[in-house]
Parts: sequence; C-alpha cells; structure tokens
Amino acid sequence: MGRVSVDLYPLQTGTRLEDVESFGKFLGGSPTNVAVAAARHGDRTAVITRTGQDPFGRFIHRKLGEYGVDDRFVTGVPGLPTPLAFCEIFPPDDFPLYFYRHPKAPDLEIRPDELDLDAIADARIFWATVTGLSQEPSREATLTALAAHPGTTVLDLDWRPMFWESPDEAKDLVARALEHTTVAVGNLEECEVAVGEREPHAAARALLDRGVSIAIVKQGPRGTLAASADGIVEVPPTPVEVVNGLGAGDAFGGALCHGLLHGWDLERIVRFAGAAGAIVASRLACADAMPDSGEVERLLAATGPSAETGPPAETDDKESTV
Ligand SMILES: Nc1ncnc2c1ncn2[C@@H]1O[C@H](COP(=O)(O)OP(=O)(O)OP(=O)(O)O)[C@@H](O)[C@H]1O
Ligand SMILES: O=C(O)C[C@@H](O)[C@H](O)C(=O)CO
Repeated sequence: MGRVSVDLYPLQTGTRLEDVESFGKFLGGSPTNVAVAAARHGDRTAVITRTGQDPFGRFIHRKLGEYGVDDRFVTGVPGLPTPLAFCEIFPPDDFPLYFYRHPKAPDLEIRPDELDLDAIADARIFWATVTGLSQEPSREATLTALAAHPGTTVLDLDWRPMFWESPDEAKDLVARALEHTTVAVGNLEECEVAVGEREPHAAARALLDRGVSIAIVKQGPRGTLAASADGIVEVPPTPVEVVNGLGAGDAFGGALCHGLLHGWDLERIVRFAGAAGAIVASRLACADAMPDSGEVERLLAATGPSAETGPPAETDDKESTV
C-alpha cells in the first residue's frame, strides 16, 4: 500500500537533468515496485494506491496487468495528475530523485473509509511505507490498514525528506506505525529517522525494542544486517556493476516477502533478497528491472563466496532531492 509513479529515468548516465536528451518511461513508486518484485517470484500480489485519471494512470494499470499485480484497489482521483519521478544517474552511489507530485499526489488521497479491510486482513503479508504517513488521509488509512492486519506486516522505513516538514514529524508517526508492525526494514538514514540510530547493530536493536519480530538494516553496497529473537545475520553484498542503485531496496522487499511466505530462515531470506537488490542496482529501471527467482539463484551460485571480499566504506548512496 502506498505510492505509485511513472518513472522517467535518463537514458544518459552521468548527465545532469538539464542536459539529458531522452528518458525511459517505467512503472515506479516504492511499494508498487515491491508488489511487482514479489509477483516476479511467483507470488500473488495486489497494490492499494491511487492515480490521476489521465494517460499516465492508464499506463500504470496496463503495466500492473502485464506484471500480474492485481489492480482492483487502484482507483482514480479526479483533478489530480498521476505523479512523475525523475532521477539523475551518477554511479556508483549518487542518484538524486526529483518528484513531481503537485498539487498533491493521488496516492496520498487513499482514504480509510474506502479500504477493503477484509481483503487486507486476508493477505498473508501487508506492506506499507513511511511516505504513506506523510499526509492525510493516507496517514490514517495506512495506520488503519496496519492495525487491521492480524499477521505479518512489513513497514518500509522509506524516508523521502521532501515529503515532510521535519524528521521529527515522521519519527512520531513511525512510532505509531511500528506498534502494528512485525517486520521493519530500512537503510541507515531511514533507521536514524525512525529510531535515532544509524549504526546497524544499534538500529536493529532499537527496532526490536519497539516490538518488531524482525529488523532489517539495508546498507546498499555494504550488504545487510538482520536481527530477530534468534540472533543476528550479516550478509555481505553480492558484487555487481552498479548502473542505478534506485529500486534495489524494492527488489529486496519483494524478495523478502517471497522468503517470508515460504517460511525460509532469516539468513536465506537476506542472502536471496540482497542478491535481488544487487541485480536491480545493476540496471536502469526499478519495477521493470525486477528479477525472477531463477535469476537471483543463478547470481548467487555464480558469485558465491567471492562476495565475502568485504564491503567498501559507507557512502551516502541514496541522496534525494526535490
Ligand atoms: N551496489 C550494490 N551492490 C551490491 N548489493 C547492493 C547494492 N546496492 C544495493 N544492494 C543490495 O540491495 C539491498 C537494498 O539496497 P539499498 O540498501 O540501496 O536499499 P534502499 O536504500 O532502500 O534503496 P532504494 O530506496 O533506492 O530502493 C542492500 O541491502 C544490498 O543487499
Ligand atoms: O518512489 C520513489 O521513491 C522513487 C521512484 O522513482 C522509484 O520507482 C522507487 O520507488 C525507488 O525506490
């Protein structure tokens, strides 16, 4: 549940937006990408979001259909345009985002009284993002949906600063959402906003202290740390040549759902999801770049222990810009 966009990503790498000459048009928006990613692994998914009633909205429905994501909970909002998202591509670690979500994004118009709470409760996993908490009525709708789900709920700590007045405003809402969350997943910056910690072990511990069963700290090219009552799992990165790091977290998320649905142990989940993230980091697009399970397994088999060469120094790999 959450945002959707049309991603217009440059076909020229290392080029400022003012100099880009051509763009590729892709389905995007983090939780939508997660639904696509899980569908690519063969899982049945649906997304709750809203679009404009315009050609880009029609494009979103068409792409969801092509990827096998149920679009019955994707409704149009009269008078608001479907959001666009642009980025710049400066590999290996600089991918600024530029959102066009004015005057308001239709996905922030998801209303609590329009939710199908039975369908939400029936889903084996419910996934929501912090951006959905940034404005009403989406804020109340997100909290209502999380509270309505009796089982596995994943909160993506997803932090896009341009949607908020301040990190403190987000922090209070994240605290409310975490009360209904069983799995929390975020990168270092997101953990800092959520629980005031950006050291991976401390961040995971702080999330577990809030009552989640699994805490996952993504570190881009430095790999992943995950913690549960059973202990800590640290998985090094699967080496790839980075094209565009955007969407790696969503590939990770879809693969995480797949592993949870199949009852895998935490180490297997994180290894598989990390490789899925690495694959998307090696490609331009987000939703359109999601691997299927066979491709992830082949990469893991091909890279194996060579992934243990040790992570590079911490980088600010997800700088976001309005
Ligand atoms: N350059 C990379 N090399 C290898 N693995 C990567 C790379 N970037 C990401 N990954 C894998 O994908 C996972 C998720 O990526 P990342 O930490 O960038 O998430 P994110 O910040 O949520 O990304 P986004 O919001 O752009 O989708 C990482 O934990 C890591 O396992
Ligand atoms: O929604 C975003 O954060 C940006 C999108 O362009 C992209 O599809 C994405 O979700 C990356 O995580």
